[in-house]
Parts: sequence; structure tokens; C-alpha cells
Amino acid sequence: MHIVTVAEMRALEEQADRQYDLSSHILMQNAGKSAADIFEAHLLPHHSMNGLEVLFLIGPGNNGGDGLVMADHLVEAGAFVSLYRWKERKLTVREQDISEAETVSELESVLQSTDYIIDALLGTGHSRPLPDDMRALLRRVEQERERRASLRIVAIDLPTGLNPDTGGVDPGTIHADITITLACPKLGFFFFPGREYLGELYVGDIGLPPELENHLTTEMLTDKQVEDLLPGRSLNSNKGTFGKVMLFCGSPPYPGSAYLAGTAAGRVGAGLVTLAVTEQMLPVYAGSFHEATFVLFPPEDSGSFQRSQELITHLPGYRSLLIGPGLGQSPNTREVILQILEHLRNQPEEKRPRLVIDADGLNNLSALEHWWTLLPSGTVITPHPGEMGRLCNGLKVSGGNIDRLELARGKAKEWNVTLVLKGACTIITDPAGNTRINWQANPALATAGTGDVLAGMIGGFLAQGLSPFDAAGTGVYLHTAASELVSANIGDAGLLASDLLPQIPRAMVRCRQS
Ligand SMILES: NC(=O)C1=CN([C@@H]2O[C@H](COP(=O)(O)OP(=O)(O)OC[C@H]3O[C@@H](n4cnc5c(N)ncnc54)[C@H](O)[C@@H]3O)[C@@H](O)[C@H]2O)[C@@H](O)CC1
Ligand SMILES: [K+]
Repeated sequence: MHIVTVAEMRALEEQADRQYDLSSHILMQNAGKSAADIFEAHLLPHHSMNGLEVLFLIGPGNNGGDGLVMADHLVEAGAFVSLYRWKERKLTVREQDISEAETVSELESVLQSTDYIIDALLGTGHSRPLPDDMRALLRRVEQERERRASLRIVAIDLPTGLNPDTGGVDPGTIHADITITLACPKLGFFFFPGREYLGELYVGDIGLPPELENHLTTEMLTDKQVEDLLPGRSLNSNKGTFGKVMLFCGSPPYPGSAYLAGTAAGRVGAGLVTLAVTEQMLPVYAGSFHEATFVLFPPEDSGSFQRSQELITHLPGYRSLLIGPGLGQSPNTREVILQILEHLRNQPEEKRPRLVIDADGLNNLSALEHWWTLLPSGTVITPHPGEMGRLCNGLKVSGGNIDRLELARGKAKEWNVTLVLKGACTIITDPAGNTRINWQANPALATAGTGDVLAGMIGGFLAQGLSPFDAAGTGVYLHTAASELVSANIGDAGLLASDLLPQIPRAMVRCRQS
């Protein structure tokens, strides 16, 4: 599903008119109908439309027009609809115009009894600070919801005052419980603070021909897309079919990283997981990770060449290699990484494993000038904002604001990598500028070890033959989907990274069933 800026949305609408005779009037009819259908589907099975009280706040532009069309459909379906036209300060209650003298008191009484308020004040045409009386109206709506927990607010296209390009919000913007956006999600939905104002997001079809979107390169990850990307599982398969993953991860202070990443690679379906560890570390894993095989590394005090050669000797036949989680940053480790990278660069592409670098793999690299020139092509890197900052010479990188998108795109191109910039609403972008953004964001994931799980998942998908961009997107999406399954039981705090592991296959099943 494509994500659009306001300019892209306008261009789509203009092209639809020019090439397909889809006038803005037709699109508005489709938008209002689609919003009504989504609203009704959302209500069921708990409520019926019959007798439901719905107040529409109608703005001066096409967003208000969408609201009026939607209102007609709800009236037809049996709802008691009131309309408040903000610009004319005019109230209509159940198709009866209220006199000007009574409007204020009547609006107050409708507000106090309505079940739903539909925000159709402003959409993508919002262009300046909200006027005081609109802010006051929205504030009153917010107060009413605080007073009555059952009141629900539905935003048409977007919550009024949210900037659809940046995710910025006007001080008057209020949180929607549901946003029914039209045609495509808007870019600002994926950035903060806007992301917090949308509630549940639905996308209404307004009948734009899909081919109009062919040139768009930014997508929202969805169940459907991930389902299409998931590797097939032929009956006639063996562990070789699903690829082998090698991990160079973990060190005495951080033994859990290799376990989490390796298990995650297995949980996404990779055929075999091998950990390259020192003999000293073997007992840690042998007792807990029964499925793994091991490459026994010489201890750290032996030369880096001897160590890297041990791993390199075992690499043929492996389809992916994960470097980084829990490795530490000793000079010897850095040397080993550099020698492995040199070996990979010198291998023909079809013969070498695909590479994922995370955590200390990135921290080791960031200490070097022009580190990206050392990477083989097709590498995936998965920095969190702190690691990204180190990779960018100490730049401060935001956890969720719009500026991170431009940064990610620019750096993926400059570094010639598939870049996974983690954070709430993780961004995945490749050197050509193709971008996928994860709508799901779960604060439960903000805990140690979850990044190791993600890196392992991406390694596991690379081993099954997905392209770097697809493996990264699929991994990111299912990682959050697995966290949602954990959160369904425990809420959004207290998740341990290892809780994700058994939920990964369930998240894949959920995608396949959706
Ligand atoms: N153009 C089209 O073909 C379609 C547009 N659609 C709807 O149209 C919306 C965009 O329509 P518009 O471009 O008319 O924009 P809006 O309806 O968002 O608002 C534009 C109007 O609001 C006024 N305005 C802008 N900022 C304001 C502010 N801060 N305070 C008060 N008034 C302000 C403008 O002067 C203008 O009258 C979309 O969000 C969507 O809901 C849909 O109907 C689908 C088709
Ligand atoms: K709106």
C-alpha cells in the first residue's frame, strides 16, 4: 500500500480526472461511501447503526464534502445524524435546521448525548494555524470524551490540524479513536507527534485506478504484502531448502545476543543455524540452544587472522551471515570483522552469503573512515538511532520525526546498503530509494535484546532467498506483529526479548490467514 505526500495525492486526483474522467465530485462520492462502509463494518458486531447518534463536524472544503456524503449514507442506514457546519455556524439535527439563536445551546446538548463525533473539518487542505473558534470546538469535543469514556471520535482522512507531510500537529488537534484515510495513508502518519493522534487506521478505497500509483516508491508494510513475500514451503523440502545462517555474535559479557538472534533465524523458518563461538562460550549455548550447530573459534588472544580463517573456512554453503549482536568492540574483534568483510567482497555475489550487520558490528565499523566502502554489495544494516548517529559521525538522530526519513534515504544511497533505521515506525530503504515504513509501533519492544531478535529474523529470511529489501521489510513487520501477540496477553510493558521467539511463527500464520 503506497504512502503519499499531499502533492502526490493531488497529482493522483488530477491524473484520475484527466485520464479516467474521475472528477473530484465522483471521488468525493466514493470517499464518503467508503468511509460510511468502513464505519459500519467497524461498528458491527457490537453496535447497530439503527438509532446510533452521530455528530458530524463539517469543514469548508472537500474534507467537509466527504463528511456530508458519509452522513447521507449513515442516515440511510438508520443513524440519527446531526451536522454542524463550522464556517456558517449552522446546526442541522436529524435533517431539521436549528435556528441561529438556538445553535449554541443545541450543539451543546447534541455533544452531550452523541455516540460518535466525525471530524470532517479539515483534511489535506489544512494550510495555516487553526482558528481560535475551531480549536475551541475541538477542545470541547476532547472534554466531552474525557467526561464520557464511551464517546468515540472518527477522523475523516486525518485528524484536523495534523500536517499530512510531516506529522506535526496544531495545538488544537485532538486524538482520533479511528482514522479513515482516503485512497492512501499520508506520509505524516508515520512520524511523531502525528502518529499518536490517529488511533486505529483504516484506508478507504476511492476508486483510483491502481496503475496511477505505479511510480510511487514509498509503501506501508501490510499483512497482505508480507504474506506475499513469505517464502513458500514446498512439501518436498529438507533443511537445505530453507537455507543456512551463520552468526558471528555474542561474547562473554553478552552471551544472550547470539541465542536470541540465532533462535529468531530458526523461528522464521531457516533450515540451519550455526553460531561461531569460542570454546569458552560453548557451554553457555550448548545447554540452551539445542538446535544450533557450532563453529569453534580460537580464543580471543589468538591472532585475528587465525580466528577469521576459521569462520571463513566454514562459510561455503551458508546463505546468510549475521555479524554484530553482543560482539563487543575489542581491536581483535574489529580485525576479524574486517577480514571477513574483505573475504566477502572478493567473492562472486552468487557464491557468498548475504550479510546483515547490527549492533557492535556497526559500532566497530563506525570507528573507521569511509567504513561503508568495506561492505560487500547487498548488505543490510540495522542501526537504532544511537548507532545511526555513530555511523553518521556523531549526528543526533531522532527516534521518530520526519527528518529521519530523508536521512535514511540519503544514507542508504551513499552507503549502498539496505538500511533499517529502527525506532517506532521503523524505516526500511534501499540504495534506489525504495522505502517501506512499518505502521505498527509497540512500546513493549523498547527493551534489551529485541534488536538481536530482529537481526536474526532478517538473517533467517535472507537465508531463505529473500532479497535484502524484502528480508528486511518482512523481518521488521513480523517482529512487531510478534510483539503485538505478546502484548495481547501482557500489555505494553514487561516484554522480554525471548518472549518474541515463540510468537514469530504465529505472527507468520496470522499474516497468511489475514
Ligand atoms: N480533491 C479530491 O479529488 C478529493 C479530495 N478528498 C478530500 O478532500 C480533502 C482535501 O480537500 P481540500 O483541498 O478542499 O482541503 P480541506 O477540506 O482539508 O480544507 C480546505 C479548506 O479549508 C480552508 N482552510 C485551510 N486551512 C485552514 C485553517 N487552518 N483553518 C480554517 N480553514 C482552513 C481552506 O481555505 C479551504 O477552504 C481531503 O483531505 C479529502 O478528505 C476526497 O474527497 C477524495 C477526493
Ligand atoms: K478531518
